[in-house]
Amino acid sequence: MSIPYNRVALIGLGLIASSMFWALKRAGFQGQVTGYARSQATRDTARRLGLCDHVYDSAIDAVKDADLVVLCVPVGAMGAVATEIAPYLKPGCTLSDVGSVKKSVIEAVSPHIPEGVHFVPTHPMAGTEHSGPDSGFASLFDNRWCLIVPNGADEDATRRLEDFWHALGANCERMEVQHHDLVCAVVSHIPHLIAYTMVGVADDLNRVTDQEVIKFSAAGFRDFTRIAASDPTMWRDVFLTNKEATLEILGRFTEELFALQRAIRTGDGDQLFDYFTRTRAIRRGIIDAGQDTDAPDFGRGKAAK
Ligand SMILES: NC(=O)c1ccc[n+]([C@@H]2O[C@H](COP(=O)([O-])OP(=O)(O)OC[C@H]3O[C@@H](n4cnc5c(N)ncnc54)[C@H](O)[C@@H]3O)[C@@H](O)[C@H]2O)c1
Ligand SMILES: O=C(O)C(=O)C[C@]1(C(=O)O)C=C[C@@H](O)C=C1
Repeated sequence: MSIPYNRVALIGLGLIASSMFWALKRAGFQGQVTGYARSQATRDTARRLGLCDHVYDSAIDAVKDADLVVLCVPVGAMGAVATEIAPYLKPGCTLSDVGSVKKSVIEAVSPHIPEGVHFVPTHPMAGTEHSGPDSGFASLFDNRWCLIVPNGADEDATRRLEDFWHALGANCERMEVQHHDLVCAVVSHIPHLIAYTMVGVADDLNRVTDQEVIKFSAAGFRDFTRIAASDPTMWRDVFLTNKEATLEILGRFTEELFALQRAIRTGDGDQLFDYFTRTRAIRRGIIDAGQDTDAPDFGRGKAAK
């Protein structure tokens, strides 16, 4: 699969950018990858790891002459970074982002895009609870969806970006902005909020804290703790910027929760059984579709570098 760019700039060198870099290397990318991260410590780590062909001390230097610039910073930082680099983007280049929320990123970034630069937002539906430049691995995007939200962008630029993501191992699906934010509230944002809450509740209960959480937790609670270990900055920004959709889904979630609470109180076993049967079928459907992510080294798989 050929990659339709000569020079790719990654801004924000964390899990997603470092995985993109290793996936580009694995795909045999012959062009240049430049990078920038805000903190000196991250830039030093990136250089030590050999992340990017050149790590710059300024975002402006990193994006000059790039054919594709990908913003890989927390959602709340996208607007400020776009403002800074916009005047230095090469005419005709593609600017993209990997943010977990799309409406707020588009609103924050679009006003700064110069004429002739194609802004094509994306969102790879792949990640782990780890963050930072040393957390990435080449196979992160394999067989995962990358949602493309063209929002009226140029068709050729959009197709080139889809080819790029295919080369990184992902499957692409186009989506409308509001729909994206609602779908992600359901499949990603609220599940994270529930995991954060469940771990917080366990921590509040003295009886199950400390050794007991570790000693007696089997797979179920451990899965919650894995998710609840995700980056606080990233997830704070997700909830602050996807307010409408997350509140909508949270409302529906609490309604269902109250219905189940009532079934437990009234001893309505049929309702509980039917509900759990329905949800089990959903899990089995995911596995049958080949989208189970429980690979043995998921989240730790550096071997693929
Ligand atoms: N982690 C996931 O599971 C996942 C999955 C898909 C998309 N995303 C999205 O990808 C983006 C990056 O996430 P990540 O998991 O790679 O995060 P990360 O924390 O691993 O990396 C983020 C990087 O951005 C840098 N940064 C933060 N603020 C900055 C600023 N103002 N200017 C420049 N650099 C800045 C950080 O120093 C860090 O290097 C986020 O928008 C997130 O919503 C994350
Ligand atoms: O697998 C995980 O650990 C993730 O949290 C990845 C995950 C998700 O919720 O599926 C998290 C945020 C993203 O924007 C996309 C993917």
